Amino acid sequence: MDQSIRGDRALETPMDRGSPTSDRATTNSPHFDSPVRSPFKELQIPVPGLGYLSVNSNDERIQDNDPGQNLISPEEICENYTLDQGQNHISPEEICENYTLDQLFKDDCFIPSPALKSASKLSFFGPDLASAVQKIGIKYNSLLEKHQVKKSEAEILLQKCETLGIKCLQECEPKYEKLKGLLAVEIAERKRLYNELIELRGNIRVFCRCRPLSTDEISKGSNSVIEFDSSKDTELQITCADSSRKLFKFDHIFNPKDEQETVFSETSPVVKSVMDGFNVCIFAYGQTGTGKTFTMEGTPECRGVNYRALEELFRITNQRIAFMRYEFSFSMLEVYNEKIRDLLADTSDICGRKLDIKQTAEGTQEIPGLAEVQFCSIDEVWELLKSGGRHRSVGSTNANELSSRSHSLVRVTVKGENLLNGERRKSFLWLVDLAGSERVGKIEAEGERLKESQFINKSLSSLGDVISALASKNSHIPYRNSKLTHLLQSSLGGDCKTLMFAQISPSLTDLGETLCTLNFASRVRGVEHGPAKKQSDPIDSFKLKQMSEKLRIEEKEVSKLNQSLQLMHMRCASRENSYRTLQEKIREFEQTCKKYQQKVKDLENQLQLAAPKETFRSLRPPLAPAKERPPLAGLTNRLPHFPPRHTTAKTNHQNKENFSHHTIKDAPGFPRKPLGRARRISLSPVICNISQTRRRATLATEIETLPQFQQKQQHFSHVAGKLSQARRSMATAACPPLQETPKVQGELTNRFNFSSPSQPAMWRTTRLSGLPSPSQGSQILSGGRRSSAQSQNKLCYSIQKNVTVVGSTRHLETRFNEEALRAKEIVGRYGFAQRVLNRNRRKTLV
Ligand SMILES: Nc1ncnc2c1ncn2[C@@H]1O[C@H](COP(=O)(O)OP(=O)(O)OP(=O)(O)O)[C@@H](O)[C@H]1O
Repeated sequence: MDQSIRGDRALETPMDRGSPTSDRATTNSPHFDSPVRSPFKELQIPVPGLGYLSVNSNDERIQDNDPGQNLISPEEICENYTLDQGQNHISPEEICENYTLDQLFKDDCFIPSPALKSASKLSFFGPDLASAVQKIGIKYNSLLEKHQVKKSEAEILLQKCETLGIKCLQECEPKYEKLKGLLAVEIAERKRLYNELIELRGNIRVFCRCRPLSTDEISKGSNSVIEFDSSKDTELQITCADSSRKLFKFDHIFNPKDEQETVFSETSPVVKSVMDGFNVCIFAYGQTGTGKTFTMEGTPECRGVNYRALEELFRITNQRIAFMRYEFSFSMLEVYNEKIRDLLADTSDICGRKLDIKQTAEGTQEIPGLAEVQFCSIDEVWELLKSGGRHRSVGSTNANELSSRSHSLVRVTVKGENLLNGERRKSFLWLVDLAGSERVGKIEAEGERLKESQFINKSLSSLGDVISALASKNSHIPYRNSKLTHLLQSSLGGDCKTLMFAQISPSLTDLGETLCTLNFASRVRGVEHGPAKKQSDPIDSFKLKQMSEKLRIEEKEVSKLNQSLQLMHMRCASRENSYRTLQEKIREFEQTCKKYQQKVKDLENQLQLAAPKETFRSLRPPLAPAKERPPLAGLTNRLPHFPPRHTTAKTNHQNKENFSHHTIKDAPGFPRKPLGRARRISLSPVICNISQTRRRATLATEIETLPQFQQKQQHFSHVAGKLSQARRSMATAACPPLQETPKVQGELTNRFNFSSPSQPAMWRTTRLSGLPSPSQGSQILSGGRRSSAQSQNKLCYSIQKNVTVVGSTRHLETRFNEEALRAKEIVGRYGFAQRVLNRNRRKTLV
């Protein structure tokens, strides 16, 4: 569009004017102060290639200001214009609805609508278009005003936000700083604890992995000499040639079925340490063809420790992204015939360039000239691993077709920066696939292979020496005896973490090598380093010895205490058990007693009903006048007392505590006032009647005829028999045989502490001997001997006691509650003692 022919601001491009929200839009955009006149004077509608539409302010009609040039092309107006086809005029309403001024001023806004296209010969000089443009102006003005209002509102809001933001920042900054500090402390603490955990597990960990029998071995009928116990993943047994068995223990044992993933899940905690700033070395050791390369490198389908470890580094990086920044670099080298080769160098350089180990100022080992590649993703590193692996020296032996003839070492340098406190760390992760230990004779090596084997064995033997020296805490560790140990110097001692995979073959033919590997691995497992290094000072070691002695003694004590505690627990449990059983029994016993009480009552009632009242009444002597009789205060809770033979009926009644009001009210001359309920289960009427009968026996023979008497006698014998039977059952129920614990039984028996007779044995005898047999009953009725009276007395007494027993179960419960509490208290005391001992021990250790 030709800008030069635009006469005023209405014709500026949107770029010139800016968007309606910009400042320029406010100043340069046409602003219609009056929606009718002034703006339209100046308004010109650009029609590219044709000219302009201008608005005449007087007649408000759109005119062709240059009709000779055919300025107007309806196609250029707007896509949204519609035309009143009948009059060939644009409807102003349509313009207002669909057309914005913004569109109007856009260069590319005049997209011809089909309607406009078809109306190419239209005249636009009608009043409709003028009013349409006018309305657009109005709409624009209102929009502009709204925009300005909104803009000023937005500005106010922005200001508010700014002030709020500043306020927030001021308020939150100290909090943020504080939280940052706390987080840093937490991170340090986590790191310390994690390291402690690794150290507790051992800074050198040894895993053993057994490969499956190869197809070749299976076809030769070879059997596995290694036994794995699925319940114990730290032990394996080997059946030797002489059928003897050897047991080996390691930190973890992987059987042939274990997958790469399982192997790495045990390895990952050690890998994690490198992210905390510790040097880590993971190496695979073992006979040729036992799966060292398989474990470390793996295959594309079953990736090994190398790939997974690097993946883990990225995983941890993402986890700690908020407060840590990590950088990784990767180097890959091999030690071949005691020469260091850079596996990432160009093929021509690999053999030609001589690399050597230099010690840095910080005491670490460096290899000047070794390629170090930075990587940011796992894919990059996988490519590096593959390319390095391709350059590795492999050769065919009769033990392994693709035997590694060198020690391959991957070094990952981890540089970490703590974003919270700016702390920086640098640590190394070494992933080492050692060449196979082998018997030169066995693999029938010769020439180059023999030379390789000799170098391999020499460096492996140096590794063994270093480990032995570390194990025996020698002051001198022969790291420099081989390139391998020299390179790994900073990762085979100090506070670094070392993980060894002892790779073994299950085949009988490899038994000798397997035993060698396992013995070597056991030696490595015995190495203590890390915190133990500090203890090399003789004074310290003396102190340590003393402490360990103390610890040993305390441990013994603790184990003793533990034992007694366990014993106490057991006792407590058994007591609680017996207590529960006894409670059960007491409950049962209570119920049975209630039942028998009821029965006794029933029997008493029966006895009363069946008693020959008439006879008794007639035989009973008349009562003395009321004044002469003693007051009823004589009623007590005491056991019934039988008067001597010469006592009169009057005094006899006075002394009875449980006599029935039946008897009294029936007695002639006795006041007919009821005496209230007896306070114990009343057998006294029975006793009273029986004793009276006994005392009046001689009279009875005089008054009654013999057949009548015999009939009554039989009836009484029957009732007395029932009573005695009830008593016996009650006695059995009341005192069931307590066989659970003899002690408890004794205690229980002793608890039945009655006023008389005091001894349980005596009481028991009394109960048994006191049972009136039917014959005794007849004796009683026939006014027999004195012993019969005593028996009745005992009978009454015994029932009362049994009834009293029911009331005394509370004592039993309380007693057992006390016992249980006492047992618990003792257990508590032992626990406390143990805690104190443990605390003292910890203090001593500190
Ligand atoms: N756990 C395993 N599961 C399946 N196959 C295994 C396992 N371990 C080893 N193998 C197989 O055994 C063969 C020898 O393994 P590898 O080459 O890893 O042994 P190596 O110890 O590295 O031998 P060298 O010391 O000669 O390099 C390979 O074919 C490998 O796939």
